[in-house]
Amino acid sequence: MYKVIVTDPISQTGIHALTSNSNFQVTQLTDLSEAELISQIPEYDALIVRSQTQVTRAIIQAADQLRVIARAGVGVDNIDLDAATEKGIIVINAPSGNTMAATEHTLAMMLALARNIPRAWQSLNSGKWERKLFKGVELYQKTLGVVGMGRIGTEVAKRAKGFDMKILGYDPFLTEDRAKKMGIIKADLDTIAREADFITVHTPLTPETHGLINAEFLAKTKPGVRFINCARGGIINEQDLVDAVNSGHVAGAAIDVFEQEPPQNTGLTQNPNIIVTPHLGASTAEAQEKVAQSVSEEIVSIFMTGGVQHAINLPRISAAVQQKIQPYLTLSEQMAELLMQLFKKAPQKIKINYYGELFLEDTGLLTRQMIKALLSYYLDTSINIVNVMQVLKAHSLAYSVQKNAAHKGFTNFIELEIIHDDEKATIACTYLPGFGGRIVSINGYRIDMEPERYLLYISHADVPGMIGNVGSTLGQASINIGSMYVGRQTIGGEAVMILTVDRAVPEATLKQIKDLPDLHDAQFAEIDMPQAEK
Ligand SMILES: NC(=O)C1=CN([C@@H]2O[C@H](COP(=O)(O)OP(=O)(O)OC[C@H]3O[C@@H](n4cnc5c(N)ncnc54)[C@H](O)[C@@H]3O)[C@@H](O)[C@H]2O)C=CC1
Ligand SMILES: O=C(O)C(=O)COP(=O)(O)O
Repeated sequence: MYKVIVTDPISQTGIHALTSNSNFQVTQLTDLSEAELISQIPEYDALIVRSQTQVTRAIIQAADQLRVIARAGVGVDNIDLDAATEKGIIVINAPSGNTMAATEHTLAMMLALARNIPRAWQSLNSGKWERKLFKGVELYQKTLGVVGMGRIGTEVAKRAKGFDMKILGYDPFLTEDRAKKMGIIKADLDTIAREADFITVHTPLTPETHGLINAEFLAKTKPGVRFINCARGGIINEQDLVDAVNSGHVAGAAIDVFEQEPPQNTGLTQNPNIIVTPHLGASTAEAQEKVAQSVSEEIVSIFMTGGVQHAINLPRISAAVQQKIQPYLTLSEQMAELLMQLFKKAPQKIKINYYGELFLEDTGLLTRQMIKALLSYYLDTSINIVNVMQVLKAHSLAYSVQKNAAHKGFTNFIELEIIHDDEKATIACTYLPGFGGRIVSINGYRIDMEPERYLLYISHADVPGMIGNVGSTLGQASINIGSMYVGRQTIGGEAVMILTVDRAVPEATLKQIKDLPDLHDAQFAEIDMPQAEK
């Protein structure tokens, strides 16, 4: 049973995937202090938050069981990502569930700002009829600067075009070609400052975007410009904005997000020319259901099959790529586990080669999976695919990954080599649709072996009677042989025998096998099998 704690308000329909699954137990506890969450967190396997819970290093350090932190939304600036990665905790988000909600809120804010709707409502609500006071401006034929042309920025731009606005887009990833296709103009920040009548920001909050819009930028803007921030507090420096509004240079601003939430700066929240909402960008019934559903389904997938789709601290892979590499995830891990048990030396160098169809795929996750399996043999078990590259670096281990379109006799083929001083060991696998995964070579011997839990790897002289001797020794110990693969380098030379057996081979039986004449070495290996196959 996996225990999930939800610490911010979340859609109940959205988390059905978790609440209806008997493998999960969901607890909802909102408004916890840091100390309260620190005391609760050790017993949980997954944590779901929105923007309110600050997932600090102290909380993460106390989280002994935690495997996943899920953000039911986009921004993960409330989560200490470094601490999570170091601890091997996967951080996921729900990147697209609230795009439309945030987009529409941005447009609502821009229109409300242009037409003074909040103040006009307040005035009429208090019994006044002040039509002259609230003359607004039109969006029609005005210039809108969009800083950050990701999911939300793009959708805002599309809709603003419907108002016949001229759009200037700024984003390091925006190409001329994409801008042209969208009917917008690719611009730099200075151009936006000089030309825009409205400026809306849609970047994440990062050290680079923190204070991106500051006094220096504001000084370059057109008098009468209006700002909208439905992304993150701090992208626009709050005090610089208040000063520019109070000086009359900036006509107004619409702010949904604050550097500190709830906000303390009354210059911002009680300013007649600044309209504010309490971080409502994602607060629609539809968005909340979608983000909760997205993270819930992904948590189920992570715990039940290992499938991760929206990890922030893992290589990004699309659902299509995930589907393609899925068959290799367990296979490559089993292969690395087996190799390590046969080699029994800490790898100094790791070489991974991908051949055939995998040449085109993003194999980062497979690489991590194999390196994790190799390193876990000697290092402690808290290594996982999230922190494995940090562990590799910390131990100054070299690794290389090569890809080759050549097929090597199989449509796809993964080869793993580990090196320690002058010694090396290699293993390779393939996946045959309809048949499953196969280990196809060990240390240069060609085999065709379906991975099984218990294995014996025997090296011996190529002389008659070896198979019979090993078989009868195992038989005397009541150990049934499932399959056997033999290979040799030359007739009468060095040979290997790989057997899958139905149960673990005890030390005493292994010693009897090792004592057989002409037998050079025998090693027993046990690899982890997915639950259903155990
Ligand atoms: N108010 C609310 O309730 C909500 C706020 N958000 C916030 O909106 C923001 C954007 O979300 P999405 O569009 O979904 O993210 P996204 O990841 O699709 O887009 C962000 C874009 O910002 C760009 N960017 C990064 N650094 C930049 C820089 N220095 N200058 C210009 N562009 C830069 C990136 O290249 C990317 O295209 C996030 O901060 C998110 O947290 C999202 C949903 C709801
Ligand atoms: O998704 C985001 O980045 C948001 O800012 C939404 O925040 P919320 O989930 O409403 O607390």
